Amino acid sequence: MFSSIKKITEKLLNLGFDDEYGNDLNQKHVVNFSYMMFCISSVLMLIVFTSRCMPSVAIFSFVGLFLGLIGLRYNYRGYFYRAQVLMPIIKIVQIGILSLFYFGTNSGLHWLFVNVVAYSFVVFRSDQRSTKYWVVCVSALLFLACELLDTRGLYLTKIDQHAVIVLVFFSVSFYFAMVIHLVMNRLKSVNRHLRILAEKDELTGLSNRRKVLADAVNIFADSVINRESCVFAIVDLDHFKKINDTFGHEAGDLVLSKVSKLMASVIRPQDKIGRYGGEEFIVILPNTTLNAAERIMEHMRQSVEDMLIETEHGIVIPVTISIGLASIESSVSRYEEILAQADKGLYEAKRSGRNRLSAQSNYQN
Ligand SMILES: Nc1nc2c(ncn2[C@@H]2O[C@H](COP(=O)(O)OP(=O)(O)OP(=O)(O)O)[C@@H](O)[C@H]2O)c(=O)[nH]1
Repeated sequence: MFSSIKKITEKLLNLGFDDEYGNDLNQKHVVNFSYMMFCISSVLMLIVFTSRCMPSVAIFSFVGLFLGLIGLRYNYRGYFYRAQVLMPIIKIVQIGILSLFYFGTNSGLHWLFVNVVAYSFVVFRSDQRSTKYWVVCVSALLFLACELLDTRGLYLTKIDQHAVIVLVFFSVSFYFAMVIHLVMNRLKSVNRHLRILAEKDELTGLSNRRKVLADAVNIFADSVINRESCVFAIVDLDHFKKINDTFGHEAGDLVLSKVSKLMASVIRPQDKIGRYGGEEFIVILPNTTLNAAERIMEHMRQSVEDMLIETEHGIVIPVTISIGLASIESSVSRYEEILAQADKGLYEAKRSGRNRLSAQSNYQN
């Protein structure tokens, strides 16, 4: 039951979203949430005042509900600006009329204008400043009018008025808490998304240089602290320039993307892989001996050699890789030293004919 309510709420909060990570950080969520609150309160008022035989307030609530649904529909149809602006207008009119004419200023209902002000600060962007200030000014003026005037309510008894004050307090608190929650959640998810973008290589989908080097630093430090063996490997595509020159840059990109996917699929879950630059990749194998790493990387080399990469014109591109490996030795104090040794191994592999791997061990001697 609760999970289905949560699902429906999430669906309503996401109403009208097409670009999940567009510029609107959290405005759309807050607009949808405000409409949800508005419609729920209108329905409750409709029920309460119908049952108390107060037709004019019931009709007023019904009109509010109708306008709230129109706003939601605007959002659903993609007219976000209309939905954005309609919300404060119907809220200002509703709170103003209820406070001044129906329930009396003693009801404290005009404190709901605080929600309208909070709404306009969160929802309107800097280029919509004039709309924001217009809404804030009207809300502030009406709030002052309600504070200064002493209108008597037509419909509420003294007890009712106390009940409304309590309801208004909870409603304002709940609205604020929810808006803060929505803003924080949205910021967190946008942050997560930006971090992924900042750490990912667009063409291959692997970690980019910055991320894989950060992984290298962390895994190196852990290995030193825990006195574990760890292997760094540098992988380079053979004669990649020739592939580009023969089949075109686009085919070169296709090769990079396919080989990357294959390489990522043959390593273990604890291993890290990233694009070091151009057609060069780094693989980090934590808590692994050089012999075990050689077996994994040999399997990778063989898999790349066996793979079939076909261009859209049906041309098969033969691809091989060369690999240099190096493991942590007791004399090594910086991760760059292992990388340099792996690079030496790569040079060896290239020099001795490519499509092979070369491991550097005991290189301190
Ligand atoms: N298509 C494509 N080519 C790239 C990309 N990044 C680098 N290259 C090309 O990769 C080629 C690398 O050439 P080289 O460094 O000479 O290496 P190689 O031809 O693979 O020769 P060996 O490494 O000695 O086997 C260059 O022509 C770069 O332009 C990329 O993102 N896409």
